[in-house]
Amino acid sequence: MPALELLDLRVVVDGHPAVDGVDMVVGAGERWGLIGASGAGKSLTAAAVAGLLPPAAHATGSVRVGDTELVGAAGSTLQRTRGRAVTLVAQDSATALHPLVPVGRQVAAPLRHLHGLTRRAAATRADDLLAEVGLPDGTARARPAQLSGGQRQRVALAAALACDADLLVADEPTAALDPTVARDLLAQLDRSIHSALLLVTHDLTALTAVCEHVAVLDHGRIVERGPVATVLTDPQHERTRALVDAARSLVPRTRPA
Ligand SMILES: Nc1ncnc2c1ncn2[C@@H]1O[C@H](COP(=O)(O)OP(=O)(O)OP(=O)(O)O)[C@@H](O)[C@H]1O
Repeated sequence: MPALELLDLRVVVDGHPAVDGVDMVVGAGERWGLIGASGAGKSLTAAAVAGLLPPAAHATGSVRVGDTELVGAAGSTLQRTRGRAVTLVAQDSATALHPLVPVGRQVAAPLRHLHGLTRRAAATRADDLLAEVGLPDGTARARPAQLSGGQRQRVALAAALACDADLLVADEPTAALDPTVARDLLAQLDRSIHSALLLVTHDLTALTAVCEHVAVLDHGRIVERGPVATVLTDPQHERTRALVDAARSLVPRTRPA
């Protein structure tokens, strides 16, 4: 069974068709990137997959995560699916983490509530996960404000890994980080993830670091898809060419003598 199947997904926000008929299949364990210009509909697609569309958005079509249909699903179904079948790492984890709760307890929470671990077993596993994502001993006791942005994103990644869902959705997980910290976090993601992945990014370096496949979104529609190496070296659609050219143009300017 695929980890994710989108069939004619449409998302209308304030009367505007922001996602306009997306078909996509992510096989079990596959890593897909979703790229596109600002406003193309990437985040709304990711939110639909994670069962987290904003109230103003109305989705039609089909979003199947494992064997669960999310479009039109009851709140209880969405709640049961989140964490178990799909989990999200968002752009700004500071908003996802509770400011007053030590991060170890926040990583332990899904282990207790989704996987039924005892408090002690969950705390031990949370320590292991925090170490696995490269955080130093003792991080579990820290509150989010005591950590750097990069460390908080690692905590968010550890919490997502704790869910052990079949599909991880990561929406620009490195957008708020400086390039060195971002590169480390992507390397960590690459090492730690064993499930299927949908990575939303505008950063082609991030895409190539983690994903095997890519879909290009333009005005709410997928205009090109395929293996990352093929799409980036031989882009067929003008939107893909524009994204690739923009990334290539980041060459230092040399001053005329
Ligand atoms: N909560 C919302 N209310 C109203 N309009 C929204 C909302 N969320 C998104 N939109 C609109 O839907 C369109 C798609 O937005 P989306 O955030 O999915 O784009 P994106 O491709 O992720 O862009 P970016 O790369 O800039 O994050 C945009 O025109 C945006 O303004």
